[in-house]
Amino acid sequence: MRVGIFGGTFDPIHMGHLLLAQQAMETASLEQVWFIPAGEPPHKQENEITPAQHRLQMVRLAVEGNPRFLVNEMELKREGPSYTVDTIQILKESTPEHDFFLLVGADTVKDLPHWYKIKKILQLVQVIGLGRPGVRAEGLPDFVTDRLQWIPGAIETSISSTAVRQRAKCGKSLRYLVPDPVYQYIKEHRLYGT
Ligand SMILES: Nc1ncnc2c1ncn2[C@@H]1O[C@H](COP(=O)(O)OP(=O)(O)OP(=O)(O)O)[C@@H](O)[C@H]1O
Ligand SMILES: O=C(O)c1ccc[n+]([C@@H]2O[C@H](COP(=O)([O-])O)[C@@H](O)[C@H]2O)c1
Repeated sequence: MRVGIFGGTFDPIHMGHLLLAQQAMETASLEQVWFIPAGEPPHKQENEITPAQHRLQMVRLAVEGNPRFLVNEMELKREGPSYTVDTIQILKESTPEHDFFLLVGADTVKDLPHWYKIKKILQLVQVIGLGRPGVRAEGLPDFVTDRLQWIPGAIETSISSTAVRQRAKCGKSLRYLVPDPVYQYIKEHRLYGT
């Protein structure tokens, strides 16, 4: 089976993430996308991140009802930084029958050359990238571009978790930025200053 693996901090998950997953699925003829919330995202400050159980629950709510979008908790159960190379190696070893594709947004594409064991990652998976307005991923080394496919004619959005958190803090609505059940969850648990 062709499977997209989509890692993120998802603090919180938003419509931009879901649009990326949907369009990547179509572009690469994926049967499923596995959303993998990061336990300790390697390039983010741990003390600024919402506890994992909330981020996980919001991802679960966001994909509910879509049988092709699944949640994988492996990085939340692992100690230490959530290095993608480890995740991919474990997935390849445990399910060798699948072909894995790594889904990322343009800001992450730009950052790929700085990832831990990136050359190993690119030996194991192809990358599907979605543009983000205002982000130009140029001057990438050949070892990245050779394994990277942008989603052609993609619908891009500048929605970010940062913008969602900022709106919440200002008392603005999150409707249409996150799925309704995620918005309800944020309000119920008073996340992000709501
Ligand atoms: N609007 C978007 N368009 C395309 N890709 C996106 C978008 N938002 C997030 N992504 C991608 O989703 C993955 C996970 O991102 P992450 O969970 O850090 O969300 P974020 O919105 O970038 O968060 P933050 O604003 O907190 O940095 C990354 O590959 C990121 O590039
Ligand atoms: O493996 C790495 O070196 C690495 C460095 C930065 C980010 N990542 C992964 O990329 C995904 C998106 O990260 P982030 O910080 O934008 O949420 C998430 O799954 C991280 O674990 C992975």
